[in-house]
Amino acid sequence: MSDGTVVLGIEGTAWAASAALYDTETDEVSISSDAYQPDSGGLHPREAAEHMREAIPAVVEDVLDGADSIDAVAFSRGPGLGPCLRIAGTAARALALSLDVPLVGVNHMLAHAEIGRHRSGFDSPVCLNASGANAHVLAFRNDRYRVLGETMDTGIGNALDKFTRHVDWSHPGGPKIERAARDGEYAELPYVVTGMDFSFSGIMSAAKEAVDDGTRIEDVCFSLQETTFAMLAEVAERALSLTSSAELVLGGGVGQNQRLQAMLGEMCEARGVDFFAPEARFLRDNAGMIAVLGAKMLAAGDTIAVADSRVDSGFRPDQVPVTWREETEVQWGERSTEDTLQGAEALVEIDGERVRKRRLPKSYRHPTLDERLRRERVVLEARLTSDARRQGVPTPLVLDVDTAETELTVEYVGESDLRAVLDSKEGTSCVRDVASHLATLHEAGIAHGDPTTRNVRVSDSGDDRTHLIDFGLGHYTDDVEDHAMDCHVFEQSLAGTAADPESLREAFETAYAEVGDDDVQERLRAIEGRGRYQ
Ligand SMILES: C[C@@H](O)[C@H](NC(=O)OP(=O)(O)OC[C@H]1O[C@@H](n2cnc3c(N)ncnc32)[C@H](O)[C@@H]1O)C(=O)O
Ligand SMILES: Nc1ncnc2c1ncn2[C@@H]1O[C@H](COP(=O)(O)OP(=O)(O)OP(=O)(O)O)[C@@H](O)[C@H]1O
Ligand SMILES: [Fe+2]
Repeated sequence: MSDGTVVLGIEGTAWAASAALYDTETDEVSISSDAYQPDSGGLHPREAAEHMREAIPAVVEDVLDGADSIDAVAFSRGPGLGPCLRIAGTAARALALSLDVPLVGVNHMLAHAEIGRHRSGFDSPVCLNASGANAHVLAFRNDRYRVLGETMDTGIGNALDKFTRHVDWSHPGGPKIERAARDGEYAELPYVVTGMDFSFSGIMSAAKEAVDDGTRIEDVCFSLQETTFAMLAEVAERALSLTSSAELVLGGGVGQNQRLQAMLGEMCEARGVDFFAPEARFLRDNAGMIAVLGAKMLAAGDTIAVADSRVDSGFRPDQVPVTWREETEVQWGERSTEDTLQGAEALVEIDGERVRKRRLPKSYRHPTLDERLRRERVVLEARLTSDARRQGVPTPLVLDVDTAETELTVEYVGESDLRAVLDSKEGTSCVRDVASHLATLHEAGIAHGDPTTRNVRVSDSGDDRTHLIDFGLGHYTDDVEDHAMDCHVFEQSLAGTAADPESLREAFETAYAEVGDDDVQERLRAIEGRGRYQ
């Protein structure tokens, strides 16, 4: 009999009927899973639920065989397909009652994130979840996992699966795309990143059109991987830069893809960041990750009464008060005196009053895509930085642009970034400045594209104390959606970097309303409310 705690995990959010036992003493995880394979098309919720009903008892029996005692039952409360969640939830409740042990309700996406942290032993990593119905970057701050960036439409796996349905390949499509991509060459597809958010629908339409127009399917598969995974690697890199974390973990079924793992590994190596991808059995949906997080929650006393254990198909990771982790020290209070800084995109060299920003090639990206992005961005950054200044928004003076070398030289501004002063008494007034600067830009038909708390420079004194920098993801647009996305990106970065994001967010919105368009705030609410489980 184990001297530790033994937790039975149950997973049934979509396709995997899975049970697992986790023993905290040995750290061993045994998993038994039964996958639902649709006869045709994608996952049918009713059929998937039927599969849960049939398969869960057998996988539970399988892992319980030979077990001495169970201390708790942990199950996925969501997100997932409602009919599946309900059946798996009913099974978990019945087991907890019959074994007379506590029930633990686990957020499936946090389990995807935590299993990497657990297996790696990392302390406070950024987590990239690349799964079927989700794609997001998470970082822990102030008792919560904050969503620093996420898909604005479908999850990455679902996007890939929809493409393979279009070409009549059977479900799941991800592994088939990976195989076909081995014989492919690069063909251009749209690339869509705003701040740390991204979207796949435009890319998928373009990919479908490309095969319909006769582009080799291998080339489309190759380019789909190169494009969508480069986007994920880029947002992960932005999140590492924003949080100054030196650790990245990967989670989710698409995380099994070797090309994605290689790209992330290469990106991290270039930054001096440790990267960890759990074994495949912990990446795809599995009850092992539910049991492991369940054990941590149980140890923190975070159990749930059966009567309160309703499932939630739209359960977001940032809804969960995190009981099982200590708050980690944040060190970005100090002001950097270094003269070379590694941003997410560029190497920044500070030489007195001049700042030279070099967008060096990123070896993880396909060279054609890499060159296109660097060139486009240096040109846009120079133009938008100057145009914003003309509109009265404080930005650095542009001193030199070298398109061929993708280098930009600008004036040095501010004494620190906004991130470093957010929690001080100047924080609120700087956040208000950002709001009015963004509103001014929006009125002038400009979106910043990446207004995070690191892309705002703050001076100790003077009239124009708050400068916006780093316009590389910006564009000229009158679309209220783009303006609202700027606000969304800024608010997400507040959540990821401020001790009290709520009051700063209020200050931001009040100040924005004084100058900006009401439609933007309305759209901001719509963006936040978009169901991400599709
Ligand atoms: C809510 C929950 O039900 C959902 N789970 C889920 O989607 O299953 P997961 O096992 O994490 O991911 C499945 C996806 O992972 C993709 N996939 C599997 N192997 C792949 C590979 N080698 N390359 C690319 N995609 C792959 C599949 O095509 C499928 O879309 C989620 O976590 O979003
Ligand atoms: N004009 C400037 N004046 C003062 N500091 C600057 C200036 N430009 C850049 N920096 C410093 O260099 C850092 C990185 O610059 P920048 O944001 O432009 O690069 P990046 O690679 O796009 O970074 P990220 O995407 O991580 O924001 C900034 O956070 C800031 O600390
Ligand atoms: Fe999943």
